[in-house]
Amino acid sequence: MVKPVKIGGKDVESKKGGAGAGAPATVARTREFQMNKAYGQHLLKNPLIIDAIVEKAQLKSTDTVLEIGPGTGNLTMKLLESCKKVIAVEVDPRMAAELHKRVSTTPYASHLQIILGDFLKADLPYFDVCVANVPYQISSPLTFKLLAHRPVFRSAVLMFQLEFAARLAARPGDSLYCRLSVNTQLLGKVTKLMNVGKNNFLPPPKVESAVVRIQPFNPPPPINFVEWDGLVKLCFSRKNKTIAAIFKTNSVIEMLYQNYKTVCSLKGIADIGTEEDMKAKVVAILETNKFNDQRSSKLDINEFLRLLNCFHENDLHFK
Ligand SMILES: C[S@@+](CC[C@H](N)C(=O)[O-])C[C@H]1O[C@@H](n2cnc3c(N)ncnc32)[C@H](O)[C@@H]1O
Repeated sequence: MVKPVKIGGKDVESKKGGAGAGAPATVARTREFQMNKAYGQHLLKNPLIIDAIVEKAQLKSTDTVLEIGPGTGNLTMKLLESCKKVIAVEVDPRMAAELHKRVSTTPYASHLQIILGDFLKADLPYFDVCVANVPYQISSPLTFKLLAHRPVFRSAVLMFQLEFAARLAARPGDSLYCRLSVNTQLLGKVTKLMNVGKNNFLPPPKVESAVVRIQPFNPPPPINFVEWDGLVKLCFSRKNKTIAAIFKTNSVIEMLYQNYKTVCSLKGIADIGTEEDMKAKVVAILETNKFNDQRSSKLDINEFLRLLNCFHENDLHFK
């Protein structure tokens, strides 16, 4: 549903020394604008939150910053004050036009590049740091697109829905610890920075929000992510069941057996045994390595890595 909303207004204060020549640090326009819910358009209206996000990004004057979904530019204007260049990817042409207009009369005009299009489909240029109040509906693919980006960037400071942020940062034993937590923390350090209430946005979203910092590991871990995710997906399909119970199910044994047949044919091994043999082999691996009674909800990244390694040593694969 598209809802008319006023951008900014008299209650939004312009800051002296803000975003440059006549441009306040926050939107101070009063014309009507149609917010598109499908694009998660909730503009940050509190300049204190914007300042805090930029401060947490620890930008250098030489940095190129990637912003996803700049909207009308409330965060963009502040970022431009603190770095060499901002590259902003925006899917909504009306927002991109508004941002272009806003920046064009400031000294920062030549420091901003707007890419019009869907972030998930865009070819990303080089950047040092990513800062964004993201569209919540693409939080997960957006996070993994960033983590797959090369060369590895320094850090990302991102606003997410509160529960998504909590799942990203959850540790073994936390109720929200899940596949998202381990997949993200395999690739980078996640720190929850602050909670942000609904009323800091225009229009207010239905959910609470939080800002997190993700610092990708550099170099990235030398792991086949498809294999890793295949194992982790299984482990968290029933995260409170024991590892033995999960891996002994018929569908898992069948999958491992099919993949094993492929590996054996590549290696020229003729005697591959039966599915029953496969079950016995899996049970033996888990027992020998003391995984039988463990539960995914309590395993840390190193234990998942050890589990994957145990399977690989026995030619068992997940993709
Ligand atoms: C939560 S708003 C943030 C706006 C602005 N950064 C702010 O904080 O005021 C999300 C923005 O992302 C844009 N957007 C939504 N989906 C997108 C996509 N797939 N690619 C790029 N931008 C997108 C929306 O049009 C909107 O401008």
